[in-house]
Amino acid sequence: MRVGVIGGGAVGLLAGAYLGRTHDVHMVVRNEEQKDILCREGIWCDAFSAAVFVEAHLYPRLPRDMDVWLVSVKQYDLEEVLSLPLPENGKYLFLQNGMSHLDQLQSLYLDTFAAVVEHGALKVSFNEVAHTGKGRIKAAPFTGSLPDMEELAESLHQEDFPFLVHADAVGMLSEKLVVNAVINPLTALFEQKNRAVKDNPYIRSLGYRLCEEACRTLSLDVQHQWNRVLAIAEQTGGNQSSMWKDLQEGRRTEIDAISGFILDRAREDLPVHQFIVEAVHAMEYEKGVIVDE
Ligand SMILES: NC(=O)C1=CN([C@@H]2O[C@H](COP(=O)(O)OP(=O)(O)OC[C@H]3O[C@@H](n4cnc5c(N)ncnc54)[C@H](OP(=O)(O)O)[C@@H]3O)[C@@H](O)[C@H]2O)C=CC1
Ligand SMILES: CC(C)(CO)C(=O)C(=O)O
Repeated sequence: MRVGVIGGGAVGLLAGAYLGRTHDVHMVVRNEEQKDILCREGIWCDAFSAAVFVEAHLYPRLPRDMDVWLVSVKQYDLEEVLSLPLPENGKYLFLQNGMSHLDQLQSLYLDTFAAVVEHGALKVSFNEVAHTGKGRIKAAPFTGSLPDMEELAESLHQEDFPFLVHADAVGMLSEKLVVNAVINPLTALFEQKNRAVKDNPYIRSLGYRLCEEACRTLSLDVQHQWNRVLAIAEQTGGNQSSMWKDLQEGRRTEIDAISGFILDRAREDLPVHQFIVEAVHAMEYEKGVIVDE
């Protein structure tokens, strides 16, 4: 298949490397130096002993006739990508954490699919990626159809890079949203690895309150979701969450697409979420990532 990947960050490079072994992968990046090195040297992933060769293009030049597009930019960069006249022939799989993209996808004329990435990936350089946690990509139809999703997943699935079909995009993303709304901001603010959400009694107590607020808003069972949060905090215990990593590297976080989305949907005050969103923005401000509005 011809696979387009928009965004050569951690997830884009990881997907490009795994899929590039058997598919014709085209990376779309916004930095000329990155485009050149990808074309010249391919992608180096620590899971393989050799580079995986791909083609690369400079945004906004999109290659034609892709069977599928994997969109792997951060939530806050989606609006710009979606403002392009995106080719209509092809399926679009969105790999973002958070849920604020769904409203934007609803109004598109494209066949869209949503995914939850359970892998851990770290961009090491323009063309090097570390696969820090082996997982799966769960994908569900959004404006696209379930049969198309099944066909797509079957084509993309590899034993060491599994794709799993889920029927309900909103349900699937909501459950991941709760995990990210609890683990990401707390680990970022307290500069702790994910395990702290389970092991530190004070962080755990804050985590439970975040989980409760999120579940009330999303109509999910609190105890079930809390058990999932604790299990993921344990499974990924040694990881730095993406939000902590973003702050550490002076990048903007996805707090608005995660906790901000929950606040937007809430029918009541959510004091812990309100605090947490402002606290993360305060950290972004200190890092010079956002300026006062
Ligand atoms: N990393 C992980 O382990 C996981 C990530 N996710 C989710 O996946 C999504 C992507 O995350 P991740 O890969 O880590 O993020 P990164 O910041 O590493 O990568 C995003 C990439 O998108 C690029 N980009 C932004 N705008 C454009 C554009 N207009 N054209 C081309 N490229 C563009 C950025 O370019 P530039 O480098 O020039 O800024 C950057 O390389 C996020 O929503 C994240 O929450 C989910 C689970 C795990
Ligand atoms: C599940 C978790 C918390 C793993 O680190 C994650 O998705 C993230 O860091 O963004």
